[in-house]
Amino acid sequence: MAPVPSFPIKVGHIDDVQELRKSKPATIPERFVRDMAERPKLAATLSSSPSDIPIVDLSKLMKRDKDEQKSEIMQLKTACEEWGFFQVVNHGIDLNVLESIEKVAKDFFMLPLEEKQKYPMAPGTVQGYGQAFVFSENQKLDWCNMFALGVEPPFIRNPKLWPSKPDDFRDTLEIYSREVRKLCKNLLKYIAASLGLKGDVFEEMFGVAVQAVRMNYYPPCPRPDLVLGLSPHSDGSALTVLQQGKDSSVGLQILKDNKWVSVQPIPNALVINIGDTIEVLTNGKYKSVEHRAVTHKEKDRLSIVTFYAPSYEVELGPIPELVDEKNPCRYRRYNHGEYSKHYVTNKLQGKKTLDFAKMESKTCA
Ligand SMILES: COC(=O)C(/C=C/C1=C(C)CCCC1(C)C)=C/O[C@H]1C=C(C)C(=O)O1
Ligand SMILES: O=C(O)CCC(=O)C(=O)O
Ligand SMILES: [Fe+2]
Repeated sequence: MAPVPSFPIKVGHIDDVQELRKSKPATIPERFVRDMAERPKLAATLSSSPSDIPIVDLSKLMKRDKDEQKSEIMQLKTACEEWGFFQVVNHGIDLNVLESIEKVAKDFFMLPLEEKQKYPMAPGTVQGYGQAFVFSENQKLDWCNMFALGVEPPFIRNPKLWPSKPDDFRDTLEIYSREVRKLCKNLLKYIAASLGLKGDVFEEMFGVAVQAVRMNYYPPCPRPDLVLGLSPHSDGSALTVLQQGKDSSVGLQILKDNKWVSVQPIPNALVINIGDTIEVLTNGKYKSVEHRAVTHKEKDRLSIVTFYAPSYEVELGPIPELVDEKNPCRYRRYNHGEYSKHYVTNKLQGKKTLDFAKMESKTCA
């Protein structure tokens, strides 16, 4: 079942933030100004310096030498248990591929508005150019332009939304997505091993995995203290792969021990995070962590994000091996298509979206 909303939506006028910046307004429009409690602390006043989220070396995970491999699997396990985020190095994706996707994404966002608007994200949907997750006129807006496309399996694609400019966009996205898909499969194998499970457990369970890409462009903002680039949320995917633009400002923040900490980009590394689906499958042993993006006064920022998730047909719930007396069942069984629909028909709301899967009684069905 494909995730589409089935209710009428009135979102009012949504300013395009790149155009807004060009017009240099004296004040930030009210719809972007966050309530006090939500406003970000600027880097200079953050209680902690940018975080050193764990680093995982894929080439070590793939080592034949079992001791070396084991120690990297332990590093992966700690990253998943304590952070829900890590940066992967030596991931095997050619630098040219990373550079090419960054170039076409940037080139796309730099096109005139009329060109980008040929691929509009209809209100309440998640594919195309615009702002996703806006469902009402009084909802606060993010200081971000998004361009999102379903990639795999082919039936989730909307070919009308694949842009003809820049002319190498489509081929570049195909190549990039193939490489990122391999990386996700590989990482899931080692994540399974880190849980003491068979390497192919996720692959077997997921069927033909759903894969989507979202490109986020955050123009500089004259008042970064008042707005958010992207509202706090956890990802609905199993795994998310995030590539940060080379000369971009630092902008990704994760909620660690109740504090927002910034993720310092490592050149050519990819940021990986655990999505809601892995939280459910591991019965909460590995949690999806809330994150957000903040903006910068002078610098822009680009991120290219891949969501990797099970097929819509898959019924899932906590893996029996991860449920016992000490770890009672925390989530019910559900259909992933239903969860996808629930996710894309609600605003980004921290971890609240995952309430969908929380158990009322204490026994797994
Ligand atoms: C703007 O889009 C998202 O943030 C998003 C949506 C992804 C999708 C598409 C762009 C096309 C159709 C499939 C899908 C819903 C995955 C986030 O994706 C998360 C949310 C869920 C659920 C998920 O699997 O990834
Ligand atoms: O731009 C970022 O760093 C965050 C992007 C993100 O969390 C998302 O697209 O889900
Ligand atoms: Fe995210």
